[in-house]
Formats: sequence, C-alpha cells, structure tokens
Amino acid sequence: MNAQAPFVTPDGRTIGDVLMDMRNITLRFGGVEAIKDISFDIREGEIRAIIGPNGAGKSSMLNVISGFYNPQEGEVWFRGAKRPPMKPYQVARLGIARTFQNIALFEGMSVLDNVMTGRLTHMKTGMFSQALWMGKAEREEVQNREFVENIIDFLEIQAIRKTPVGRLPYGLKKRVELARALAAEPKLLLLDEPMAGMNVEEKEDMSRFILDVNDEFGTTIALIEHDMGVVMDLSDRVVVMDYGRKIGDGTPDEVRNNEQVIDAYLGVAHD
Ligand SMILES: Nc1ncnc2c1ncn2[C@@H]1O[C@H](COP(=O)(O)OP(=O)(O)OP(=O)(O)O)[C@@H](O)[C@H]1O
Repeated sequence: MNAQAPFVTPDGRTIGDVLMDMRNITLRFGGVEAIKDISFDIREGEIRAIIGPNGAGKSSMLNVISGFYNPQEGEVWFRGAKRPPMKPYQVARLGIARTFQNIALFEGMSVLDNVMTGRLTHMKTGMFSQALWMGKAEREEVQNREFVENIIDFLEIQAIRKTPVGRLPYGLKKRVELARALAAEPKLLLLDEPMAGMNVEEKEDMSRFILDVNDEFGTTIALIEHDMGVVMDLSDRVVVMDYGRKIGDGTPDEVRNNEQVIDAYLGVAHD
C-alpha cells in the first residue's frame, strides 16, 4: 500500500493509512437500490461512524464490509488489496469481526464459552489432533484460553464468566458480544448499533470500552449508531447516508455543520 499523508483529527489524534477502501459501491435487492455508488475509506486506528435515517442503507453497508452481501458494482479494498467476493467466514479470517444489532449469542452457554467461540478463526489444529488431545492442540487451547481471559478482564466481566448469557441484563450481553468479537483479534471491528436499547449508564460504560479497545489494542472500529451524542463523542470521522446515497463525510464538526446532513437527518431535534 502506498504511504499516505497522515490524517490529524481536530483533537490532535493522528490516524494512519487507508485500511479499508470502498469504491463506488452499489448494492441492489431486486428493484431496490440500498446503496448507490458510495465511496469512502476507513483509516488504520480510527473510529469511523456510519449514520443516517432509517432505511438509509447503513446495515447494508456494514454487511458489504463483512462479506454478508456482495455488491453488484464497485470494489472493496482491504489492506491494499482488492478483495474478491467472499463468504463471511473468509472475511472473518482476513481480520474483520462484528457485533449485531440484535444480540446473537448462545443464551444457554456461559460467558466464557461464548467468548471462546470468537476464537474459532484462530484454531489451527485439526479435528483429529483435537480429538486425540495431542500436544499441539493442548498448547493451542491454553493460549486461546489465556487470550480470552485477558479480554474478559479488560472488559470487566470476570465476575460473570461462568454465568449463562441468558441470565444477564441487556447491557452486559452487549459487552459479552463485544468480548466475543475482540476474541477474534480483529484488525477491523464492526459494531452495529452498540448502544441500541441501553440506558444512560450502560451507554457511558460501552462508550468507555469502545474508546479503550481503540486505544489499547489499536483496533480500527466502524460503527453504526443512532445516538448522536455518542457518535459525535466517539468518532474521528463520520459518513452520512440517506436513501442509499452518501450525503456527508468528515469530522463530527464538519458533518454537524453540513446543511444537507442537517436537512436530511440531524434537523433540530438531534442538535
Ligand atoms: N435483504 C433485503 N432484501 C430486500 N431489501 C432490503 C434488504 N435489506 C435491506 N433492504 C432495503 O434496503 C434499504 C436499506 O436498508 P438498511 O437496513 O441497510 O438501512 P439502515 O440504514 O440500516 O436502516 P435502520 O437504521 O432502520 O437499520 C431499505 O429500503 C431496505 O428495505
């Protein structure tokens, strides 16, 4: 990848080269154009938000990034290479992990076991050696377990590591989902409405953890969020979508003062 001029955010943070480059993406569902010729990039180490009214195409965009949908037109570039159409598990192996708008955890399993499932992409030994519990499989299991325990500590969920997820309050379930995504050691972490349905205190906790993950692990984060206070506080840069088109792209201040964005989305109520 060519070195590019570093991008310095208004609060003085320097963010790196382009990690993900979406070029002229168009996605159709039959006659519906969910994404219309959108281009934007995600730079190494930044927190990038995608915002817009309901039905604007945000989830569709996240699904293109995660490989769940393959666009009819346009190119997806990741770490300096054009990504061919792929299945989500192949995209996960490239280092892209995600959380979902509606929590997708195994309710009957413990927190620890749920977070361990996020580690599956890193398990290298085959079924055969695992079945025979050969040395290599054992070493790998120990290392993966250690990695997962560190994440559990980091997100302060040690006290509930043995608790079945189904018994946890909503805010903690969201944190477990974040832990599971982090267990995959992603280069790019996608968060689909991480604050949806949370109370003020839970939102504050989640915001802090998102910032800590970005700081401590240097993980690049792209998120969809409707809470504008949270978006403006957390993000380095924001893409704004409306009816499948991109209508704004820039720092939180630039986006906040963009007339088209104000008319389509922010209005008065969100100020
Ligand atoms: N699987 C699908 N099949 C057909 N149409 C779809 C599909 N997924 C999304 N759409 C349509 O694409 C458009 C964009 O939807 P999308 O869910 O991406 O928007 P969004 O911005 O994420 O909305 P929200 O904020 O409500 O989650 C909508 O018109 C939606 O009805």
